[in-house]
Amino acid sequence: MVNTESQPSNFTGNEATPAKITTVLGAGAWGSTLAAVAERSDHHVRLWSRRGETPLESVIQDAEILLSAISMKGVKPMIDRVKAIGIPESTIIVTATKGLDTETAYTPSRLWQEAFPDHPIVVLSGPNLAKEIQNNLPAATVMASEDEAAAEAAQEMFACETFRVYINADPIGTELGGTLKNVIAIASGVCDGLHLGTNAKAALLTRALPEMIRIGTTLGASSETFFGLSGLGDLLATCDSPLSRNYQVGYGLAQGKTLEEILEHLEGTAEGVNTTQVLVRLARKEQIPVPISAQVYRLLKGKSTPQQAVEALMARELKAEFDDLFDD
Ligand SMILES: NC(=O)C1=CN([C@@H]2O[C@H](COP(=O)(O)OP(=O)(O)OC[C@H]3O[C@@H](n4cnc5c(N)ncnc54)[C@H](O)[C@@H]3O)[C@@H](O)[C@H]2O)C=CC1
Ligand SMILES: O=C(CO)COP(=O)(O)O
Repeated sequence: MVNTESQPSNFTGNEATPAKITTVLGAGAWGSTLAAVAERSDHHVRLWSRRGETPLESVIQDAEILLSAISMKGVKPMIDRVKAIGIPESTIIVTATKGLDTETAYTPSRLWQEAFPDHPIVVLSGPNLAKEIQNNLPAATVMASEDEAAAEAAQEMFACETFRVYINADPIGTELGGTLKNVIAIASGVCDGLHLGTNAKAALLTRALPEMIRIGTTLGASSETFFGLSGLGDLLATCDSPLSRNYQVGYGLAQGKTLEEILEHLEGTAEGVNTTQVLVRLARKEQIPVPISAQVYRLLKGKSTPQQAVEALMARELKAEFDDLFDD
């Protein structure tokens, strides 16, 4: 059973067998899918929507796991509301948002952690196109936390026959993999929209990975994490699927549509649009080379055409494939 924004009544699953209580905040595509996944594992699940009638305080105070699947723009307001109500220190907070805060460039997990310093925080991220999971197709994901017991509790809560959940101890790397690949998914949509071929796509995704790693490691992530499900895995899924909203943005731009036209007809949120602005600002400040993201930025700002962006990437100064190739 999947609740959607257009059917805002909050549902409660498995009333008769209250194992552990999970409350999912945000009944958009991802929140409603995750609530349905947790239900498959026979847990007691509540899906809360700001458009529903259930008061927030009635669903968060006794939840063992509080999962936020709110789009980035709503994360800070949501944190303020939860903080004002208060939750027990034992509540595990899981964040499934893939974005960066415009003002601070913080990831959602950092925002949650600063507001709830004594709570275990877990990041959920992986190659997880909601529509496929809704259709019961097999998928895998990662629950990452510095608190191993919390990651295991979240793993147990969401794992089922069709949803395989791994844990890891690098929440920031796990979160940034899922966030930064949205920018590359826009570039990938452009690549396919311009029919540049398989070689171009392979080159784009392969060169995108070190770009993501450069940003990630500057922010404290482990480079290894980017070769896992939440990095390379999500890059492959999102950059090769018309189901991805970020990919759709790039594809539309390649067809000559304006960003405004694309966003007007887009179903749901394309976080990559905002993430690109935040990422490029951060890269400039830290002097991190991000050639692909910089071209996506120019494209979104209307400063170059898709064709010009491709030409600019191909015309870059020739260099060694790996920065440290001729060191020593
Ligand atoms: N749809 C997908 O396949 C996946 C999405 N994600 C991530 O999950 C997040 C949500 O994505 P979707 O569900 O697809 O987006 P969506 O646009 O379908 O839903 C966003 C949800 O956030 C809620 N929201 C926004 N501002 C709010 C506020 N101030 N207070 C309370 N609720 C607020 C909306 O009401 C809605 O329920 C994004 O960061 C996205 O990158 C992650 C993995 C898969
Ligand atoms: O993060 C996702 C898949 O893992 C969803 O991608 P989009 O937000 O581009 O639809």
